[in-house]
Amino acid sequence: MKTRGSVILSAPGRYETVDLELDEPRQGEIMVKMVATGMCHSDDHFATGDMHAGVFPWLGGHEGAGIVEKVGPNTPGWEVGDHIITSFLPSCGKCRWCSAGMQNLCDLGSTLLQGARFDDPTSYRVHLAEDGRPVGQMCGLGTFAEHTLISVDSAVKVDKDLPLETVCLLGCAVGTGWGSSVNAGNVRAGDVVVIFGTGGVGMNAVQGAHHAGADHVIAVDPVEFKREKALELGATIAFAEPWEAIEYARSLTNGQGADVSVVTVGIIDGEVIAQAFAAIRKGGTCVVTAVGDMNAIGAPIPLVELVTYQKRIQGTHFGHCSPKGDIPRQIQMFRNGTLKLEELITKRYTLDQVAEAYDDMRAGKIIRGVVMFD
Ligand SMILES: NC(=O)C1=CN([C@@H]2O[C@H](COP(=O)(O)OP(=O)(O)OC[C@H]3O[C@@H](n4cnc5c(N)ncnc54)[C@H](O)[C@@H]3O)[C@@H](O)[C@H]2O)C=CC1
Ligand SMILES: N[C@@H](CCC(=O)N[C@@H](CSC=O)C(=O)NCC(=O)O)C(=O)O
Repeated sequence: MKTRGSVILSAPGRYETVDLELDEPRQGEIMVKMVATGMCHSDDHFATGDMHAGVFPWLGGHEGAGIVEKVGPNTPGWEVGDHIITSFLPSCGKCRWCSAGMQNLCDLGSTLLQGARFDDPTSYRVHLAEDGRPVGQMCGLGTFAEHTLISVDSAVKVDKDLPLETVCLLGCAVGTGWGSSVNAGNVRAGDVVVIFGTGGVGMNAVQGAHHAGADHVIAVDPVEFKREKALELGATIAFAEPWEAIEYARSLTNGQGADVSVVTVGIIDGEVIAQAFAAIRKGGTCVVTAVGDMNAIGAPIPLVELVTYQKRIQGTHFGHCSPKGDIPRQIQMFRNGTLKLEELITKRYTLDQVAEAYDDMRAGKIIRGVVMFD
């Protein structure tokens, strides 16, 4: 079927709306009419070229919510009309990692940057209407489109009364940030925590640290309105400069440093990781969530602190969350009013405004932007 989506044709490049042709769903696939999709910095990394798409054109977007319009043959458990949230990491439910409760490490997630089917890296389900060229789908999803074709392993079914234009954020930003504090950082009651970067992901790291009972949640972001929002969502103090946060954490801990630091800045470099590592005490944990050019970033870490101080660096994908278990849990927290979602959305956009929305993100004007479909 024909649809429209926002793609990058080469990198560095800008998102633009084009006409697309979607295959019919096969076994284990659903066609989804998108209702809304959040705009994550990761999709911008593909446009700037920091992260490398396996194929161009590249259909962006992975933090979506929508309604199932078609179900592939022999695909039990799925019906037309089901409401879903897309998960940027699939979970097959069968591999070693899924079986051990670590769905974020599911083996299907190892080929997502190809933009093809998980089971066949040469098979594409989306094509350019103009000339039939294969189009890569970000994380096997491509939610910057009016319709997209995805695996059921990348979808989480949700209740029909939920506002899809808000809960779409559960597809990435929320679990990634919240889980960075709660799961990867193992924040505990009474802790001192420093969050570097309070954008869409970092704001959820603030919420997570607050929910876990940290006494001090120290937010760092150069943008003033984001610091103010962080204070509303659980931060106890906010600074523009990393060194101010580091000094403050030490002042609270007899010179030792924070228990946990979390790095969620949008444009990552080794210096930020080194600052976050310097911020923690002996035996503390520095969680690195931000991504970028994974081959280019090296962090100057003093070996003595790593070894003799037993300080840890912990990377995390989706905040160590298991999509099919943690998204329903986070929905419950949203319903209870514990987890704030609408408060994270600064502005809503149309499909044709994706590039403009990323200009706004880079200019520091938005915490999360959401694209709305008709
Ligand atoms: N590991 C994972 O599973 C995932 C990683 N990511 C990555 O996480 C990062 C953050 O994503 P978003 O929140 O969507 O981006 P964002 O652009 O909304 O937020 C980044 C924030 O960092 C702030 N910032 C920039 N430089 C800073 C500095 N030196 N110190 C403190 N703050 C600084 C910005 O003002 C902004 O508020 C991106 O690199 C993204 O690709 C996103 C989702 C999943
Ligand atoms: N590791 C997978 C790709 C999964 C992926 O695309 N993860 C992104 C963030 S997507 C959501 O924000 C990421 O961490 N990319 C860095 C990377 O180099 O993987 C794969 O290899 O296909």
